[in-house]
Amino acid sequence: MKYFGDTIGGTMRFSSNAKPYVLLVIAGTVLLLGYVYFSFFSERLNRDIPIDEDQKSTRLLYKQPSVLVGRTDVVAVTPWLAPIVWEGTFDPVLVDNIYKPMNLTIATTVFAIGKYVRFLQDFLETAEEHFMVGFHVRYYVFTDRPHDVPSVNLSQGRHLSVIQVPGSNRWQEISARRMEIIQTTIERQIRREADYIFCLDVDSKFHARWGSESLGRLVAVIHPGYYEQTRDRFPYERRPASTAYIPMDEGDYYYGGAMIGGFVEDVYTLTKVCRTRFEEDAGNSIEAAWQEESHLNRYLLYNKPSKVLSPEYLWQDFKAKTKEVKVIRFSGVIKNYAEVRPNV
Ligand SMILES: CC(=O)N[C@H]1[C@@H](OP(=O)(O)OP(=O)(O)OC[C@H]2O[C@@H](n3ccc(=O)[nH]c3=O)[C@H](O)[C@@H]2O)O[C@H](CO)[C@H](O)[C@@H]1O
Ligand SMILES: [Mn+2]
Repeated sequence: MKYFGDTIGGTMRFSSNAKPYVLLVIAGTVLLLGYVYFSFFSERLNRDIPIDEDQKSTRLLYKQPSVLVGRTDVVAVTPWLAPIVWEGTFDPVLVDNIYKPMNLTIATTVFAIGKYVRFLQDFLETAEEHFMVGFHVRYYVFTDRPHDVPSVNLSQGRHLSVIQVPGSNRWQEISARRMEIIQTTIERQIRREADYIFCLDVDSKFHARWGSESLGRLVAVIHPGYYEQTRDRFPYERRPASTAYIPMDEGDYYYGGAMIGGFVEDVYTLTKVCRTRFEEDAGNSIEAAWQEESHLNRYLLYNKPSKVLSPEYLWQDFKAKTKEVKVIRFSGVIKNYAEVRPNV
């Protein structure tokens, strides 16, 4: 009896003392199960991790990467450890293998206002040949002359929409207002229609592959005219009165305004900030030296790009090829500024 009584007493004591422990064990189990469940599904949702559905039949064949041998004539990484993309620093087969299974859509904005519609045909035809081949691409053509947009045969999985925007009699305004129009079009539709976005100058042609190696959270391109210069020679905005101001002893690279890219949301923030600052300057009767390009450079100084494209991705036809540029991928055509622009 004593034994029994003790047991009962013991049991009773045990239950009243153990309640918190039992609850703890239950809570712990629930948390653990939740964690396992969440990590499994979040991994499935994370597009950066390729899912090897059928391990037996999957083979990845490409040249073995070397730790010791690579390009030594150019710098292929920024001091904040973002890649600088040059020919020979990436394997196109390998990067396509990573990005293609993600089923991505790439938005591409291009402005063709006034006489610049004449550049559309070559831009689009060469993009079909070289730009993001094998990916879903949605071109957004902004123009005041929708009837002059040429019809270009697009490959499967590629679409083009024409969006009418007002013209202007100042090229500076056309160029700079791209930020505002990209911002509002992302709000209206692009954020639902694409994963990445590239915003490009129309007066240009593609000459070689521009592919998935260029994808990243926030992507900028080094301007071909200034990469050999010291930063005090960069044509940044130098007047402190402008919100694009960069002092002589600051700056990384001089980025070209002809290309901004990245995740739709990151480019959205960039365009929104640059647009607001451009308008703030306008309110103070100041226009930055190179309009939106100056604001872009200021933005990127404090919001570092996660990937930087070498001048292979933004060349100019009038410029002779230099030895470090092995491939010209995208290049601005020679144009008669006085003839194509609404003002000089
Ligand atoms: C290579 C490069 O980085 N170029 C930049 C540079 O000069 P660019 O000489 O390249 O400027 P641009 O005349 O090509 O103008 C930029 C873009 O605005 C559009 N546009 C312009 C005028 C016009 O009448 N109709 C029209 O549609 C068109 O898409 C054009 O590609 O500086 C500009 C800012 O001042 C932009 O930052 C450009 O991107
Ligand atoms: Mn241009």
